[in-house]
Amino acid sequence: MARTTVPAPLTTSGAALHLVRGTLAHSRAAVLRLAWWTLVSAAPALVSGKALALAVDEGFLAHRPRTAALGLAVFALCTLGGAWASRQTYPWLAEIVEPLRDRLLGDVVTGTLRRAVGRGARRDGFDAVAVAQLTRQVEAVRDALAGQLMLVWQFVLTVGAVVVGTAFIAPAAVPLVAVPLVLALGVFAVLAPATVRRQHAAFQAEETLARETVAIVGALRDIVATGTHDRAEREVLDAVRAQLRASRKLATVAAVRRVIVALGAHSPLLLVVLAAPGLVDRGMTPGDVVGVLSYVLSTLEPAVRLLVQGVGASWLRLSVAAERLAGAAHHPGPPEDPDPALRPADGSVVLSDVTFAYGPDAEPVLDGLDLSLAHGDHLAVVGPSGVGKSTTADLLTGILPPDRGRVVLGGVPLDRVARDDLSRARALLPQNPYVFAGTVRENLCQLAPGTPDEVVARTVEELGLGRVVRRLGGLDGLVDPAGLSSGERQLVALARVHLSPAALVVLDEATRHLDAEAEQRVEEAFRRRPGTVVTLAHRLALARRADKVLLLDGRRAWVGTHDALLAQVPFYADLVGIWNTGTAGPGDDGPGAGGNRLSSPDAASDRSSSRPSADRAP
Ligand SMILES: Nc1ncnc2c1ncn2[C@@H]1O[C@H](COP(=O)(O)OP(=O)(O)OP(=O)(O)O)[C@@H](O)[C@H]1O
Repeated sequence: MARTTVPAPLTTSGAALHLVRGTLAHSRAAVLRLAWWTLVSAAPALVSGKALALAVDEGFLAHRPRTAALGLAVFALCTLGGAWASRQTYPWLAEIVEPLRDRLLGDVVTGTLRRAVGRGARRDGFDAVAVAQLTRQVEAVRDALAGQLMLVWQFVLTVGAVVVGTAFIAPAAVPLVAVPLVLALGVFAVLAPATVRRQHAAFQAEETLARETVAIVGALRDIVATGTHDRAEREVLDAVRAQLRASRKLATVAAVRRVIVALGAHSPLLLVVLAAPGLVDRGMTPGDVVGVLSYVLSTLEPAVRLLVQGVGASWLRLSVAAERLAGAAHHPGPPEDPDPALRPADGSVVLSDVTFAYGPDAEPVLDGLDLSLAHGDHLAVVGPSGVGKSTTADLLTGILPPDRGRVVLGGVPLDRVARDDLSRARALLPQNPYVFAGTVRENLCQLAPGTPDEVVARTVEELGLGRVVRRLGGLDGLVDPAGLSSGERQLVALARVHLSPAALVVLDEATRHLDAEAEQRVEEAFRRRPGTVVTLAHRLALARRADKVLLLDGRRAWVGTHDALLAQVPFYADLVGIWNTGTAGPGDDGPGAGGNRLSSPDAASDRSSSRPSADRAP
């Protein structure tokens, strides 16, 4: 059953700590400015309690409404001043987190590109979806980090302001505020690792459940077919129960948080109220009591609540996103390849047990094909139309990877040859080649730039292309692809491949539009050129002149010389009989029409029905 694997669990907040430390170290100046403006934003809180105390004592209780109004106005100004100073912190916060975001994005894209390259770009492309998801993680890191910085700084400074303010107006009340606060912070610190662990566990259980569900839905057909629904159901239910357990544990964390807020912020309020008569007896004014209560209510309580509830949640987001980014961004690139890419030594070819089908449920086009060609061999591939000749050409040149078996070129399996080396080592020329608008030289030397003109000229004459090149105005003449006949375009492409360094040349009916004489000239030119040539033959003459013939009938394959196949394989003899009587195959519209085409559909009726295999005729 096809199942996705569950990745390793998230275990630590190390990545987040590393990120926070690195970011602060990177932006020291901005961190100092942020600290300064946070301090300024906390300063009005320091004065606000005293202003309220004055408004009560010197204003309301002394029946002086103006003084009361003045005290209240100072209180309001303090609040406004605090808001303005808070506003000044944001640009510096951005100075810290925005460069971090840019850095992370750069790392993530580089890491993802490296991974794509590491997969050799053989089948998978650049993972754009992964980059989009990681980009969202980067945004999450930026937001969570900004939240953490603000929360922690503001907490430290506003709580500092509350303690100093209380000490300023009512020193006797300081222990009533500070002791429970310190206790609450102690409990918070002690429980923090367990809290973060439980949050991670709940998050992870949720992800596991989602992954299990997706995997089972994806494999539903398989599960029904194999009758394993009981097991699949058990797996999903286990994941549901695990998530339930994790959520319950997380709920206790939420309850503990409430207790910490009650201890750190609500108990000082209660203590001050209860101790108020005694404090007044010891010389504190009612205004001072109101001032201390205002510190606790309007400044301390929100700060403690935000710290205890906010830090936990945003630290979780930060640590999860940071861990994922650490994995993506610092991808070391392609793993050290134990068996690095190799260059084919020559044009020898070995196919071992090569099997290929166009899709998992399709009949294989080739099944267990074995073939061996020495460097310099000329092979003709023949068989009825649709039997798999072009597919063989694609497998030989590494355009298609085999489903089973392997193709070795010049001693190196094709999947071990680097893409650039492969383009140099082999050339596949199709029936309708690409000729582009450019000079004749550019067209001819496309696969071998810088080839000396005399070499080009020799090839041009050898292939019988001289007349065409002269008509176009020599090597510097311009090619208009539409102004060339199909045969002329084929000759240009054949000359291009002839000039290339490819040790293996595969011609997929690449001379179909040439007459028999021109075709023979081309063939002779390729015989003089060092290297292996595989021709998908459409004429009897091509098969007769080849060193070896690979005969495909859709079920079996035979390899041998033309004469040996003729003598020993009735199917080949039938095929040759059809050519000799001049029966033409489909698409037989070239200049050589009537020249004994090999791809006759009639021959298919003579297919052998024995098990697919590669038979060898002597
Ligand atoms: N891209 C493809 N997807 C699915 N099936 C394909 C694909 N290309 C080829 N086939 C099928 O694979 C089989 C072999 O095709 P292939 O082109 O290799 O035969 P061929 O012998 O070269 O034919 P022809 O002589 O007509 O060019 C045929 O049945 C064809 O329909």
